Amino acid sequence: MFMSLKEYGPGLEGVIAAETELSFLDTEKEKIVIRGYDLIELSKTNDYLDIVHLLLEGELPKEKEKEKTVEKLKENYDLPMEIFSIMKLLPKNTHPMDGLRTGLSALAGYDTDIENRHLDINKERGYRLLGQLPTVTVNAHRILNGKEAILPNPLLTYSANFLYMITGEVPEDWQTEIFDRSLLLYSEHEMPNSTFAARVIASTNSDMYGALTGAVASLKGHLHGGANEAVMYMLNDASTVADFEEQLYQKLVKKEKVMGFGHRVYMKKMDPRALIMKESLKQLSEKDGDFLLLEMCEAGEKVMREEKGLYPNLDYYAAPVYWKLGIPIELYTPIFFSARTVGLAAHVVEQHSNNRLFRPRVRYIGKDY
Ligand SMILES: CC(=O)SCCNC(=O)CCNC(=O)[C@H](O)C(C)(C)COP(=O)(O)OP(=O)(O)OC[C@H]1O[C@@H](n2cnc3c(N)ncnc32)[C@H](O)[C@@H]1OP(=O)(O)O
Ligand SMILES: O=C([O-])CC(=O)C(=O)O
Repeated sequence: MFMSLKEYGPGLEGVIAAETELSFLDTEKEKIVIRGYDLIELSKTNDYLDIVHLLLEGELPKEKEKEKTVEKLKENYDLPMEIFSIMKLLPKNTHPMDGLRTGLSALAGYDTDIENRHLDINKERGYRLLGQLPTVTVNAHRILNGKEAILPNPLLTYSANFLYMITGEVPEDWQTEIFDRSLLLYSEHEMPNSTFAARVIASTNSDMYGALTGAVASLKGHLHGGANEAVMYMLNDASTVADFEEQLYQKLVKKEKVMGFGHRVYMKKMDPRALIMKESLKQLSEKDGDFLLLEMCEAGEKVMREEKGLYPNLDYYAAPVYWKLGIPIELYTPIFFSARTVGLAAHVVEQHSNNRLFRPRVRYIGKDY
């Protein structure tokens, strides 16, 4: 079937770019569908590693399968030490997201079977990257800040270890639970720009490392994953609720985009993931007795709803949650990427399993010829 070359919407809005069994944003039923399950419901009963299994294997894990997933990820924690040496060569003003991009890209050279696109090999590659990515992510930040690399602690759960490497302290169970839920919410989201980028790259039969490296670059942008860091800088620029409201009004007067609001798919409703993350912020505020960030965020929601009819996306509430967990701001987007690695790997596996090269056309608006 061939579409008319005249049909064009800037930003490919509404265009169906791929068929997938992985996920779908059903805006009518208000569900984020992940292989037939509702992600929001899963966030109440399941953890990140369940979603990892669901995405890569097609179903939720039984107890024994879960144990196997846990072990498989731990077996893959080891990282070639040269990755740290490469990071040490980067200029110190490199953003950790670029450090992560470089580290991930360098891992390609250590894959001795890199040209093999067989389904099982590709899935194993996905698990290996999931095992390695938290260490790459955290150390990109540590090394660029002149600190020694930190190694994973295999005695901890996947998410507890990730948080331990970030803060240097073994987290309490409730902290791990909140962090794990954030990873789950970030795990997969249909066809955002980064997933599209990964699938476009994979469609040339290029490898998973290249596809994911391209996705890091995409996710870094403020219109996408980079928004979570931008939200926290914005919140930190205000010291009272009134300050924050004023900041937002000023941005709107100047016709600036307010980070953490709006979404191509949920333009007229709140991102359902943001609601869950807001609950985590409430939980954290009750724990430390400090409600200022929550009050600022709620006031911001009201301003944006009344002035622009816009609602928060996941990044708006992820930012203050990560702040209260003691996570450095420059790690917010790299953590988003690390969590999304499973979704991206599953998309690359799917693309390689049933591939056709992406090669769209343009509407020519140049000089006459
Ligand atoms: C997890 C994620 O990656 S979620 C996305 C994270 N990104 C952000 O939070 C960045 C801020 N948000 C935005 O820039 C946008 O809402 C996007 C990029 C997410 C979606 O963009 P699009 O679907 O292309 O919408 P577009 O940018 O065309 O906006 C439509 C209208 O809403 C306005 N608008 C959209 N988002 C915002 C915003 N955050 N602040 C102010 N105005 C906005 C636009 O100015 C535009 O208004 P106009 O028609 O008067 O010019
Ligand atoms: O779906 C999108 O366009 C962006 C997003 O929310 C995500 O990647 O989680």
